[in-house]
Amino acid sequence: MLQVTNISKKYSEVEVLKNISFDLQLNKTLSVLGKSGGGKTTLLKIIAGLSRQDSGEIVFDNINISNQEPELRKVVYLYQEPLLFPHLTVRGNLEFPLRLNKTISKEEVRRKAEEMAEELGIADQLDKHTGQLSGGQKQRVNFGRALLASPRLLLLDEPFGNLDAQTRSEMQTFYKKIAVEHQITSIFVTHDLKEALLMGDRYGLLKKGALKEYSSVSEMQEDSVTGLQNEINFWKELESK
Ligand SMILES: Nc1ncnc2c1ncn2[C@@H]1O[C@H](COP(=O)(O)OP(=O)(O)OP(=O)(O)O)[C@@H](O)[C@H]1O
Repeated sequence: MLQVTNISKKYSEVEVLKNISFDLQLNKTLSVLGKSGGGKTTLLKIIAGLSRQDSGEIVFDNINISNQEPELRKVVYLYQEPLLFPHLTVRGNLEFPLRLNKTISKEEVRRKAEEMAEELGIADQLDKHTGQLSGGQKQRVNFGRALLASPRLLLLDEPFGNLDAQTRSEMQTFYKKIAVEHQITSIFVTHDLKEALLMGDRYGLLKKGALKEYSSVSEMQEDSVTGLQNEINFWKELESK
């Protein structure tokens, strides 16, 4: 469905991405693990069309979108800080993408937004303004609004990075559930090893601008640079203390 081939990007002579290539299949999530400053956001922005690659190609549903404007790409980019419309209620935010589609009646817009709020567990928050919500609730609205836009691809840039540990864990479980239900295809970037393992069907490590792919957790464990074996050793040692 998505083929990224030899994407490179420099910022003033510093090579942030070096010949990045990978394929992503329908209904799958690729987790990309990488340290801060490793180029994760740059990669997502290039795929979303918000930044331009120096070289390389992006093919999406057999169409070369390498130079296509972002609004034509059917891709939604979600950032860790939910960019909700502050002047609208939760209902207004959820209804927004549906209203852009003039073929959907007002009643249907309302019904779909309410169904989504129910699914997100925020049906009782519909009439609140977004400034009155907790971080986790805001991120739920953000997901709901993105899903109602029916994107072909979701790009998730540390979406739970600003949440406390417990809410983050709840959101990870919640995301796994909606990813299956809505058959989401996504790229999930994070600097958190556990989150990368939980969210992905496949895994990538972005290090010094190069992406290395792993098709299973055991492959990641075998490669010491991922840090997975170290993490496992740490917990084992703790257990035997
Ligand atoms: N517009 C820009 N102009 C110049 N340099 C940039 C620009 N955007 C990013 N960079 C640099 O490119 C490198 C990669 O940044 P990027 O935001 O992609 O990393 P990241 O892996 O997403 O980091 P983080 O996890 O901290 O968000 C960094 O060194 C950053 O300073």
